[in-house]
Amino acid sequence: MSRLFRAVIMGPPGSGKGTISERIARGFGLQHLSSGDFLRENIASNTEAGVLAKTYIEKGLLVPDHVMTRLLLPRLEEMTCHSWLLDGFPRTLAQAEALNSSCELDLVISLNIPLETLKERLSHRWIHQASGRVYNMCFNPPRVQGVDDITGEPLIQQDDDKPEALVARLRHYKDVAKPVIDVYKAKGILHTFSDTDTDRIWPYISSLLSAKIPTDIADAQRASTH
Ligand SMILES: Nc1nc2c(ncn2[C@@H]2O[C@H](COP(=O)(O)OP(=O)(O)OP(=O)(O)O)[C@@H](O)[C@H]2O)c(=O)[nH]1
Ligand SMILES: Nc1ncnc2c1ncn2[C@H]1C[C@H](O)[C@@H](COP(=O)(O)OP(=O)(O)O)O1
Repeated sequence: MSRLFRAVIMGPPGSGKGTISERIARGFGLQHLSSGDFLRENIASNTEAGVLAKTYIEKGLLVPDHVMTRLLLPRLEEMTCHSWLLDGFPRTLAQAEALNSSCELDLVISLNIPLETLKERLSHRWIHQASGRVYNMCFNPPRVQGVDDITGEPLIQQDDDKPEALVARLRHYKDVAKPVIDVYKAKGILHTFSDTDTDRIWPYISSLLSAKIPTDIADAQRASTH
C-alpha cells in the first residue's frame, strides 16, 4: 500500500477553506473532512455527541477540546486507508497536540485573508444547511437565487456571518490559531497563502500539492474516489 498523504487547511471564517478543500478533494482525490460539517451531521442525526456539541455551537462557542478530540480522532481512524484533508481541525494547541500524537502530517495550508475581504465574502454567503453546499452571490451564485442547485431547497444565511459577529470570531480565531500555526511552522510543513481572491491562490496551492503528493498516491486516490 503506497504511503498516504495527510494534510490540514486552516484559516479564519470566510477565508475559503471549504471552497479550496472541495477543489483539492476533486483534483487530488484526498478525502475532505470538515469539522463543522461533521458536527452538523452529528447534530442532525441527534447523536449523543451531536446533542452535546449543539449546546456549545448554539452559543457561538467552540466545542471543548476533549469533546472535539474524542469525536474526531475515531472518525480519522475510519479513514486510515485514505489520504485526507482536515478542514477546521485542529483549531487549538490541545487539538493539534492530540492530532500530532495520533498521526504524522505532511502539509498544513494556512489562509491569511484581510478582514475586509472576509466581511465582504460572508455578507454574500448562502448555505444549503442539509448538504453544507456553499454559495456566494458574487463568486459562485446558485442557478436560482436563494435555492440550492441540487435539491431546490431554500438557502440560508448564518447569523454569525454578519459583520458584527465576524470581528469577535476573527479575534478568537487569531488567538487560538497562532500557537497551532507556530507548531507547524516549527515542523517546516506550514505553507501560508495571502490574497483577496481564491482563484489567484488556487494555482499556487495546486502546484504545491502536485509537488508534495507522490503521483502514485494521487492516481490511486483519484481512482478510488471515482
Ligand atoms: N468574492 C469571493 N468569494 C469567495 C472567494 N472564495 C470563496 N468565496 C466565498 O466566500 C465565502 C466563504 O468561503 P468558504 O469556502 O465557505 O470559507 P471557509 O473558510 O470555509 O468559511 P468557514 O466555514 O466560515 O470557516 C463563500 O460564500 C465562498 O463561496 C473569492 O475568491 N471571492
Ligand atoms: N475544531 C473544532 N473545535 C471546536 N469547535 C469546533 C471545531 N470545528 C468546528 N467547531 C464548532 C464551532 C464552530 O463555530 C461550529 C461550526 O464550525 P464551522 O462550520 O467550521 O464554522 P466556523 O466558521 O464558525 O468555525 O462548530
